[in-house]
Amino acid sequence: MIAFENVAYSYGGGELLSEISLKLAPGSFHFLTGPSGAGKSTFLKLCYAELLPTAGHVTIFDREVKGLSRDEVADIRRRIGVVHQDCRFLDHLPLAANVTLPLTVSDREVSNDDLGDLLSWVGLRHLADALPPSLSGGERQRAALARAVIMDPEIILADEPTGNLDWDMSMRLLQLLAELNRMGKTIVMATHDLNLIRQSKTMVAARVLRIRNRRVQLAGADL
Ligand SMILES: Nc1ncnc2c1ncn2[C@@H]1O[C@H](COP(=O)(O)OP(=O)(O)OP(=O)(O)O)[C@@H](O)[C@H]1O
Repeated sequence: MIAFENVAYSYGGGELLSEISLKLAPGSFHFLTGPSGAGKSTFLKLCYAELLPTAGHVTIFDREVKGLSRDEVADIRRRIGVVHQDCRFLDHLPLAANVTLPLTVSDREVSNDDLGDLLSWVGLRHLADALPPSLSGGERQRAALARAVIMDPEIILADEPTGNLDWDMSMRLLQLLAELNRMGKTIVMATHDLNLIRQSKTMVAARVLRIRNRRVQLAGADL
């Protein structure tokens, strides 16, 4: 689904990520871990062609991202749901309208039943009319997840979705991602929380990618 071949990325100084070669198979679940500033968000941005590699090749859905037109990148992005670290919303629009925004901008619609089901799934149906500033951190993250999945993407990339959440809410969010994975979605979740990764074993058969010394590698049992 996503393949990196000898990829490097630099924001202009030295290389932040180097010599990355890996494949994310359809239906896989990967955690992405590493210290703050290691390049987790950068790696995810390479996975949805927000950034282009400064060396090497990134292939998404069998398409090499370098050289794609803007429309082709947009096509790829429609098949990938992203939960951003800071989950921004339009504060003047109710939660339901924020969640359906990706459909609205691509001129598509969702039935009230389907939207209701989606909001129930993330436990936010009762807050459909609430404005984003009144939501808690956990509610915002679940709303961001609902917004990321409303286009029925094949891949979901979540950037520290549990960053500011307490343990119970982190587990709830992880459970939602595990359910999406069981439905066949390919998931990458960035987190620095090794406890959460250890705890996930009962929910999902996940592999762990670790960023260390600019490389992204599969972690072993020493995690
Ligand atoms: N647009 C940018 N221009 C220049 N440097 C950047 C840019 N974005 C990120 N960086 C730098 O690249 C490094 C990696 O950032 P990135 O956000 O990918 O790390 P991260 O592992 O996700 O960190 P965190 O866990 O703190 O979110 C950091 O040193 C950051 O300051």
